[in-house]
Order: sequence, then C-alpha cells, then structure tokens
Amino acid sequence: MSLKLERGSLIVSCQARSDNPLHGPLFMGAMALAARDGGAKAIRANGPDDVKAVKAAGLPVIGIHKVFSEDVPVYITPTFAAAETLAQAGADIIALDCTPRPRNGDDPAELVRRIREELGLEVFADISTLEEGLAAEQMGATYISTTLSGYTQYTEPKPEAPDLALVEALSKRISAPIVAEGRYNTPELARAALNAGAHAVVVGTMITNPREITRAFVRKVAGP
Ligand SMILES: CC(=O)N[C@H](C=O)[C@@H](O)[C@H](O)[C@H](O)COP(=O)(O)O
Repeated sequence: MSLKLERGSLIVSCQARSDNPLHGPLFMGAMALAARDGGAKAIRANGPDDVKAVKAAGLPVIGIHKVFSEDVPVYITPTFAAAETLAQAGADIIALDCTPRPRNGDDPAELVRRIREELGLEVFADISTLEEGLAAEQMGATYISTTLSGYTQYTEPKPEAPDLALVEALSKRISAPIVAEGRYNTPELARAALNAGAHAVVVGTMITNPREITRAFVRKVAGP
C-alpha cells in the first residue's frame, strides 16, 4: 500500500513516549482502531513495534522512528537504518526530518533517495519553514508536512496556535500536497488548515494523548 490521501483527509498520530502510561503497541494499536472507526484515513506511528500494531487497523501507516541522541536536534528517522526497520514493520510511507540541522545520521536528500530506491517507499517530509519545504520537494518527498514549525531553534518560541501561515505559504509555492501538522487542537483549526491550502491534517495530542488533554482541562479549571 502507498499513501494516496484524498483532499480533506484526517490523519491521526498515535504516539506515546515511554513515560506515558499509554506507551506501547497494545495501547497504540487500540488508538488506531478507535481512530479508524472515527473516520481517520491514515495513522502516523513511531517505531517498528507500534507501526506493526497500528497496521491491524487496516489503514495506511506513516512510519517514523524517533532516535534521540545527545547534542543534535534531529530525532525523526535520522538514519537509513531507522527507516529500514519501519519498512520491515510494514510502514506505507516513511516520515523524516528534512531540516538542514546537524544530525547523527544521514543527509536528508540522501535518505530520501535511498528510501525511494532501496526500500521502494515514498517520503513524508517533516519541515519547519517555507525554504525547508521547497528543499524537501526538490529532494523528492511526496508529502510536505509542517510538523516541525515551532520545534526548530529558528521557529521557536512555539506559539499556542498552529502555523497556518506556513501552510498557506507552502501551498502557494509547492505542487506536492501539503499536510498541516502540529497543534491542530480543534476541529475548527483542522478545517482552517484546509482553507489555508492544506491537502490533509495530522492530529495527535488532542485525539490520542489523554494525559495532555487532562492537563489542558486542569489548566482551565484550576486556574483563576
Ligand atoms: C515536534 C514533534 O516531534 N512532533 C511529533 C511528530 O511525530 C509528534 O510528537 C506530534 O504529536 C505530531 O506531530 C502531531 O502533533 P500534535 O500532537 O500537536 O497534534
């Protein structure tokens, strides 16, 4: 299966870090089933174990492999080896950090080329600026996603709102489908992304992270 998303598709990101009580393939697999039943058109998942588990929902899977290493900012699928484990687990497309930041890993253009040629898979580029989106398109990425806006040193501090301006700027300059991702925390914001030119929207935290959702409620309820 490759990733052929219709315009207006909702992608649900099912991820839970190791300190999250919902960490692990059992919970992420169940999240994917719930997302599918709710109408999601694809799942974004982290690591080969979770990718395998979410495949059971029968939806296309955008696989990422977060590998953290000290002193470098890039952690989303930084190496070909990380991408390979996702392919073996059944990912339908590989997402990776396509920013030009220092990494313990492979140059993103080289990674895109090898993933396409050696794994036979397409690439979903995570970027944070218009320039990075333009570069990712040149590298041969199939989808360009605003995932990292607010999370690179030069786009910090992270605002509360999603980066709709980046979606609009990318959609005016790039013919590849643009995916809006990062802080789309309400259905209205997801709709606004489509109106700004996005082809699809990824929602993570507000659908699949009850701890963060609880925190958001607590902040309002317990505040002045
Ligand atoms: C910056 C980074 O590492 N983003 C990650 C990428 O996979 C995930 O932690 C996010 O949850 C995902 O992008 C969806 O965004 P949101 O959870 O805001 O809906």
